[in-house]
Amino acid sequence: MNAQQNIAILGSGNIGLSLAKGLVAANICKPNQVILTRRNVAALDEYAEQGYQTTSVNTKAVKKADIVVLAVLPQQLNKLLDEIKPVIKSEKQLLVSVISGVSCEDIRKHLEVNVQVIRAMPNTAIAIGQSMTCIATDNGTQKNINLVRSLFDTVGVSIQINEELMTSATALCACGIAFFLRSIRAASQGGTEIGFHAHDALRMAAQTAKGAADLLLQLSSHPEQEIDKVTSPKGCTIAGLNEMEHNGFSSAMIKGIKFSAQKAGELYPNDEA
Ligand SMILES: NC(=O)C1=CN([C@@H]2O[C@H](COP(=O)(O)OP(=O)(O)OC[C@H]3O[C@@H](n4cnc5c(N)ncnc54)[C@H](O)[C@@H]3O)[C@@H](O)[C@H]2O)C=CC1
Ligand SMILES: O=C(O)[C@@H]1CCC=N1
Repeated sequence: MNAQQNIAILGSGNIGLSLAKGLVAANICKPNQVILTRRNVAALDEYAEQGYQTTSVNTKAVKKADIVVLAVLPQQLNKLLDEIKPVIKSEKQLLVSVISGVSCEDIRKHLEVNVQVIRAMPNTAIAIGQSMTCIATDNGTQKNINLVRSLFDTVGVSIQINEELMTSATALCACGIAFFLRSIRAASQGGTEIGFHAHDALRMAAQTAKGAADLLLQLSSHPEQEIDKVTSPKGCTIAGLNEMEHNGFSSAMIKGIKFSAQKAGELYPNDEA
């Protein structure tokens, strides 16, 4: 983004604010180039104090923006699109939607404007520059895809995928943050039961999980290859691992991800009352 460009984030909740913080922390833009909207604008006061533009009027934000990020819940989207429809100009704005289960075509159909729409599925680790973000579009130009990817690459890692796979990406990567966090939490609870204070157990479990992920990412190796190095014959690792598998560890994760992906595909339309 250049210094003249503005980005509007419509719906500044968990992911919208994580994105804003990530972009500013990565020096992609200054806080005053980010226009945050929320129905209850007072909830954004601390951001206004940091120099972000804040408003509850989405049309005002859209008019000033080159990139418009849609970041409301799926059931809040139709109302938002009705509101901004009069000010969306296909030749001016690029729409970026982080909303689960809503296609680029769904958005254009509702707006009745042939605007470019690019979908991005980040996760909350975007706030610390560690997101896994999947990008897809059905009509975005390569130039704009590159632009959106360059934004998300500064706050993590991005890949471009087919739009049909976006609900799967939601489950694996966006919801995935919660799945891995719950795994770490469970490990720490086990750690407390075998003798560590809760805060130590959590830190130890989190650093161990980070090490495991980095072994795969830095060495490009397969999990089983790394697991084989830990499991001594007749040892305690294989004993623990097999006990977990007897209790459905891998199966629970696989089934959860499949269920989550199915649910992601059913989120829209389901307008808020
Ligand atoms: N939370 C996450 O980790 C991720 C969420 N997403 C998607 O991002 C979207 C937002 O999710 P969250 O941030 O978790 O929800 P959230 O509920 O925290 O944020 C939505 C925000 O939009 C505001 N809002 C609703 N209608 C509005 C309107 N008309 N004008 C302005 N603001 C409005 C709400 O007050 C709320 O602050 C969802 O569609 C979700 O599927 C995508 C990837 C990850
Ligand atoms: O739970 C949800 O529906 C959203 C989408 C991905 C992460 N959070």
